[in-house]
Amino acid sequence: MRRKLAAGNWKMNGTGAELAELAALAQSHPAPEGTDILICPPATLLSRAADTTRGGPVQVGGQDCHAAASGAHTGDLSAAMLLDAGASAVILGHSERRADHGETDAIVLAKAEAAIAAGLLAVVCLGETLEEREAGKTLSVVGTQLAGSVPEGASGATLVVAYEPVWAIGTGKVPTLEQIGEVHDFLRAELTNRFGAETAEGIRLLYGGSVKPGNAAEIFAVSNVDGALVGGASLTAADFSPIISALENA
Ligand SMILES: O=C[C@H](O)COP(=O)(O)O
Repeated sequence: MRRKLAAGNWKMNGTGAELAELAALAQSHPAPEGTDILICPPATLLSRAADTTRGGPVQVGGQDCHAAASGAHTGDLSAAMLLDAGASAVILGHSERRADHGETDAIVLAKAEAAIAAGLLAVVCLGETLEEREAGKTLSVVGTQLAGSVPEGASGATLVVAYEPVWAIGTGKVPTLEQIGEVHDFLRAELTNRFGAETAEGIRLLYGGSVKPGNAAEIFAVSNVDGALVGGASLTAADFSPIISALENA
């Protein structure tokens, strides 16, 4: 049985004052049932966030890492550095990284390999644009991204896949439950083809894109949805806590 995962991506939001939200989350969910909680704050807060949450139910993670272990890469962070700062996971290949920093599947793959080798859980993101959906290419796009971004030898202990339709991120637009289910079922089948049923069954599939307290429960009831990667609604405990509760009750 897969553990569920409520993951929050703070993106480029948050300063020290917002660490109080982590403490509030931990207090509201001291022992989340069958559910892991992960918050990925900006790198500037990672170490303090880890201190704030240490020993409690909230794990912290990074939002990106470099594929190299160290070296002349100004502004970048290695997977080992994230681990050292207290991270247990890292988001990779988010569509904002793919768009803003030209990250290809090959780059995401190299980062995922580095993250897993360092001992981090790799949360690999993929998803289609509106144009691709309207052209009927959703499954081929996400299938290509999955094949190109997910390392050989991945398993549920090292990999989470997040399906985030680009057009649903931060827009308030959400795919229909049928559309979410179609993609998640497809991703599970693709993982099964590649890794075999036993391994594929252990890999968690998250949905991301305008998940809010008001729509979380219905999304979590969709087949093969094991949790969510939440942006805006993960910034405050008041918004994220009901999403975690909906997942616990799913
Ligand atoms: O990583 C999170 C996603 O991009 C979703 O963001 P959102 O919940 O603000 O739409």
